[in-house]
Formats: sequence, structure tokens, C-alpha cells
Amino acid sequence: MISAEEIHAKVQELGKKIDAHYANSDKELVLIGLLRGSVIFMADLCRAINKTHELDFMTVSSYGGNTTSSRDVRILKDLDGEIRGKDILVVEDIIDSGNTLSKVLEILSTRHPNSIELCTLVSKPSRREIDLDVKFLGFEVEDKFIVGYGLDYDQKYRHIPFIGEIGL
Ligand SMILES: O=P(O)(O)OC[C@H]1O[C@H](OP(=O)(O)OP(=O)(O)O)[C@H](O)[C@@H]1O
Ligand code: HPA
Repeated sequence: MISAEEIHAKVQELGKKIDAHYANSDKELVLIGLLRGSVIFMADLCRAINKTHELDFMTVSSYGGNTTSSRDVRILKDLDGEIRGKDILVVEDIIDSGNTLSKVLEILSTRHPNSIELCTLVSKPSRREIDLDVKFLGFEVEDKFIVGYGLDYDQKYRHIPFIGEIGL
């Protein structure tokens, strides 16, 4: 669906946009990756950004009842560092319903960062249940189940260098 070359070009483009966006900020920049899906994207994206920054990671798990509104996000691994007063860029592999990121934003906002922006490699707009302002977006895709470049099916296929649809 998306070749390794297309992903590489997009990551370079996003890196330039991120550099331009934060060029005039004198605050520390921290990229926060949500484990595990963001790892491959994060590794490439951080090397496409020239501005000095830190990396931190968080693991969250969606769980809950039958309706979206009852879903919640549990922190399984919290950030290692403080984010107060810093520019925060949350890095995701994919936004689907938006539930995960919206809850993560809620949690991070209470820690008084200077700013929070979102960067996702892939978005499935037709699946969105919660509106999110995504400043840095790679690709919009249809509602197909995709794997590769960090995206998994049952924890597998994250290592594939391109993104492909998997027939379920
Ligand atoms: O927008 P949403 O509907 O909340 O879905 C998107 C989330 O789902 C995936 O994570 P998953 O829980 O599969 O964990 P992973 O990062 O380890 O793959 C993905 O990495 C996002 O975090
Ligand atoms: O299409 C997908 N692939 C892998 N993980 C996902 N999480 C939400 N959508 C997807």
C-alpha cells in the first residue's frame, strides 16, 4: 500500500516541517513515542529532525467496556522524564478512532508542558470517533487493516519495511 521509498520521503518531509515549526522556540523539545507501534517511525523521524531534542516513551493500553465512551487508557509505562515547560511532540504510528491519543493528550496536558503537538505516520479518518488536531500527518488511508513499519497484527509484521494491507 505504501512503499519503503514513499515512507522514507514522507519522513524526511515531516522532519523538515517539524524543524520549521519549532525553529523559533527556545524551549526544550521532547519527542514522545507510544510503544510499541511508533518505534520504527520514531527511529527514522528523529534522525530527520535537526533541532536538538530528547526522546521519551510511554506505553498505554486501551481497555474498557462495550462503548467507545467507556474506553479508557491505562498507563503501563510512564515517561522517564519531566515535561513541564517543554515542547512535546507525540509520535504515533497510526490514529484510528483517536481514543488513545485523546486520552494521552489529556494525561500529558495535566503536566503543564509549554506545548503539545501530534505527529502520526498514518491516519484512518473514516474511523475517527474523537476529533484530533494532528499537526504533522504522513498518510491518510482507507479503513483497511495494515501492517509493517511498526504496525502489527498480533504483535507480528512490525519489521516489514513497507506498509501493506493484510487480508483478515
Ligand atoms: O486511534 P485508536 O483507535 O486509539 O488506535 C490507534 C492506536 O492503536 C495502536 O496501538 P496498539 O494498542 O495496537 O498498541 P501498539 O502500539 O503496541 O501496536 C496504535 O499504535 C495506536 O496507539
Ligand atoms: O490497521 C491497523 N494496523 C495495525 N494496528 C492498528 N491499530 C489501529 N488500526 C491498525
